[in-house]
Amino acid sequence: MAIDAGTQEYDVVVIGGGPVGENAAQYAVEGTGMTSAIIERELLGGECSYYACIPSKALLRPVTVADVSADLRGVSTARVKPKALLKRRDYWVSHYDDSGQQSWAEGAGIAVLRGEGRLTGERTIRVTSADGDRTVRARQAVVLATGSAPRVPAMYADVLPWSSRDATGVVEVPDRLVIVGGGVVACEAAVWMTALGSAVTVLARGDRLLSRSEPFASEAVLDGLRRRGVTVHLRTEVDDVRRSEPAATGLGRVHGGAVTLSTSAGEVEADEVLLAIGRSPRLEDVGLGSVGLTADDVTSGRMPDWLYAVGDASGGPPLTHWGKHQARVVGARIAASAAGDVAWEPDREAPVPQVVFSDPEVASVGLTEAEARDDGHDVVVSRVPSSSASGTGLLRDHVEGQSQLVVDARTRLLLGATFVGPEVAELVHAATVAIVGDVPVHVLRHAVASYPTASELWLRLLEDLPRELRTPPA
Ligand SMILES: Cc1cc2nc3c(=O)[nH]c(=O)nc-3n(C[C@H](O)[C@H](O)[C@H](O)COP(=O)(O)OP(=O)(O)OC[C@H]3O[C@@H](n4cnc5c(N)ncnc54)[C@H](O)[C@@H]3O)c2cc1C
Ligand SMILES: NC(=O)c1ccc[n+]([C@@H]2O[C@H](COP(=O)([O-])OP(=O)(O)OC[C@H]3O[C@@H](n4cnc5c(N)ncnc54)[C@H](O)[C@@H]3O)[C@@H](O)[C@H]2O)c1
Repeated sequence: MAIDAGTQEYDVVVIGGGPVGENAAQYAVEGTGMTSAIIERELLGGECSYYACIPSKALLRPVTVADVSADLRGVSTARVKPKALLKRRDYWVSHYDDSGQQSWAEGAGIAVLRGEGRLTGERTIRVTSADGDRTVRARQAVVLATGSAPRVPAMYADVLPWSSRDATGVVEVPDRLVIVGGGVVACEAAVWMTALGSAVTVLARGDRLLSRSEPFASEAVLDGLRRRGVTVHLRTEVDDVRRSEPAATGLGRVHGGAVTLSTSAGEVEADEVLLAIGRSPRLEDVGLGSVGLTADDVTSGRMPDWLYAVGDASGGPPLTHWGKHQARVVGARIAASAAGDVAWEPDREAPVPQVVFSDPEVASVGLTEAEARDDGHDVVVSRVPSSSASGTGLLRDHVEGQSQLVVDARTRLLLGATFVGPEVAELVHAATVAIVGDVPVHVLRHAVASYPTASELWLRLLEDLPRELRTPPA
């Protein structure tokens, strides 16, 4: 193809500068002498840094600390101060200013091209911005890292519901907030919005919250949310939604008058409705047709050798750490291929960990018990109260929740683990290491945890397994 004088060339061009695109641009060229560019149309750092992971966790941590202080003899009870909490969020999203990320990219030698990127042919991208259009060409590879967009069924479009962006960017706290959906966003947002003063109602159409988690984890979160005053309706479908005077008032502000939802559990009225019913890879407007591809081709991995998709855009688990892992793998593949080499990779994909920072926390990795049985494993399960180690028991006066290991009885390898309770987020990485490293449970018993730390819960779990699993298979 002829390159016009205005065309810029880089070895690797990444469309989308979220955490995943940033990692791909970095790992593909690091130590190689190649060049890379990121095309970003909004804020460098993406959804995660400004509208998702970071603001939600910045809002949740003080709520957790207040909860701990309310259940710990020896300290006075801390209270959440809504204004100060929102200021903390503003600090953590850098007041929606991405100059820090821009400096990081420049420091890493990555060019940042502001504008909307769209494929126009093989290895060629049109970048459109207020300053005009330009063409960028990739000598080696193009990486799609355009993230995902929240699902908004047509029925909701006219009432201008809140998306998770409004919930994490909350400025005006609605007196009554209805959350539609029973997944991760719903279970986390219900906690911080209640702490800010909203009366929260969750409408979930399934028969439990967090339907991809172990049922005992779903139960614990249902109890936890109800205990803090959240109304939860399970098995509830929304048939219709109306709003008086919808208004595009801006991020985190109430978007108009009262909202009325007709549901299978009756009419529900609120001041705002947060739609949290999942997200779809953002692949509609990236010019896939120009290279003969569809979104389905991308999410099922049917792509030419110069094109890659990572992060939420890939259709894989929509989690920052998973996307960043994909970016490291793809980055190594691109770098190796440019050198006429093949990158080393383990022979199977890593298990996906996830922490839901709700009340209580749920941290899990690998297969649930049901998934392991469906996969045909001969499954052994150990489950203990999360309070059963001194280190976990000391965390609060009342430690709720249970924790579980799912083990293959034949190989004695860990297939999955779920921890439910206070501060369990840090317990799950040991399970990830054990799965990735193929450490059988009889060996894992010899990984001694310090007394009295929360990690001793591992010993309780391993001792709860049948005694014959304490030695290698005969
Ligand atoms: C409320 C909430 C909380 C979350 N909390 C967590 C958490 O605690 N832990 C966790 O692991 N995950 C969490 N997630 C999921 C996490 O946010 C995503 O998995 C992560 O942001 C995906 O990163 P990404 O780089 O693939 O996409 P994104 O972060 O969405 O970034 C994509 C970027 O591409 C840009 N872009 C899109 N199209 C174009 C185009 N055509 N041209 C130029 N630029 C474009 C966008 O502007 C954006 O900056 C949360 C999600 C939500 C909604
Ligand atoms: N701590 C974290 O890691 C974290 C936090 C927030 C979000 N996330 C990521 O963001 C993604 C999006 O979160 P989410 O909560 O929007 O999605 P989700 O997939 O976790 O949950 C979606 C919920 O909406 C329900 N639903 C789906 N379609 C519906 C419809 N038409 N009407 C009513 N209900 C419907 C589902 O039954 C489910 O309860 C998650 O998959 C998660 O990976 C991660």
